[in-house]
Amino acid sequence: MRDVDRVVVEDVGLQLLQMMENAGRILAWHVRDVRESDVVVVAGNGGNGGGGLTCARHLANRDVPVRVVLDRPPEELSGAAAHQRRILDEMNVPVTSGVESLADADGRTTIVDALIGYGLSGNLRPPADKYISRMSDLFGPTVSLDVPSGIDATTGEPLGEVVAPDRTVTLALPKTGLDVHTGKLYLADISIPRTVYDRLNLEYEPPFGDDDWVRLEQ
Ligand SMILES: NC(=O)C1=CN([C@@H]2O[C@H](COP(=O)(O)OP(=O)(O)OC[C@H]3O[C@@H](n4cnc5c(N)ncnc54)[C@H](O)[C@@H]3O)[C@@H](O)[C@H]2O)[C@H](O)CC1
Ligand SMILES: [K+]
Repeated sequence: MRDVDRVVVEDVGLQLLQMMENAGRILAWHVRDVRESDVVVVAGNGGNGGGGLTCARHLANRDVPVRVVLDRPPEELSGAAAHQRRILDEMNVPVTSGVESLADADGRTTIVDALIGYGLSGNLRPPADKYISRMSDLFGPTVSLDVPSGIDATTGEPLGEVVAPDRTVTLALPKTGLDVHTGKLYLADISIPRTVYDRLNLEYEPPFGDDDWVRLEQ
């Protein structure tokens, strides 16, 4: 997946934000499909968090009550995540940080797990572990973006606490480490052109048909 990301951006010219927009929009559809009441997006500072923040925008655009809880102070975000957060500020979507912001999530609150995706490196460090254990304590529906936070996307190894979602929306290709508890697993089309797979000599048959995502059976 890292090679696909490199070729698509550096050689083909698709920008990260374009793929992130597709990820966030499709994730928002899945969140609307499971949600019972309010939604809290738990986001980190990488591409995974950026996808979660994009999802929050799409939910707010559909009048879904949504707020964002970051794993760090909002001013410490960088890159695409900072970009997405600035838009949410303009929209008056609440963005806070600190695990205590999750205290008032109740048994019906839907949690969007956009803390860490395939960028998890090394054993889970604080404060991510606290966010993951709080998410695990909640009884409302949980939807993970790309991989359940806390698992190594390649090996499936838990590198500390792990999120146990009801649904996982993974992007472009199923990661080998998804042979773990993911809940219902969906593969989302984030618009990676076929030439990218050809350039990497990967055998690839687009699995999406007429749809923007497909259900994967494990
Ligand atoms: N083309 C695509 O597939 C796209 C994927 N997207 C999403 O981007 C992530 C990968 O993004 P990346 O920036 O490489 O990393 P992550 O967001 O997964 O992780 C960084 C995040 O995690 C924190 N972190 C890392 N290691 C640890 C640790 N040991 N302990 C605690 N915290 C850790 C770090 O601080 C950052 O906050 C991919 O999974 C997709 O979801 C794009 O959205 C669209 C294109
Ligand atoms: K995640």
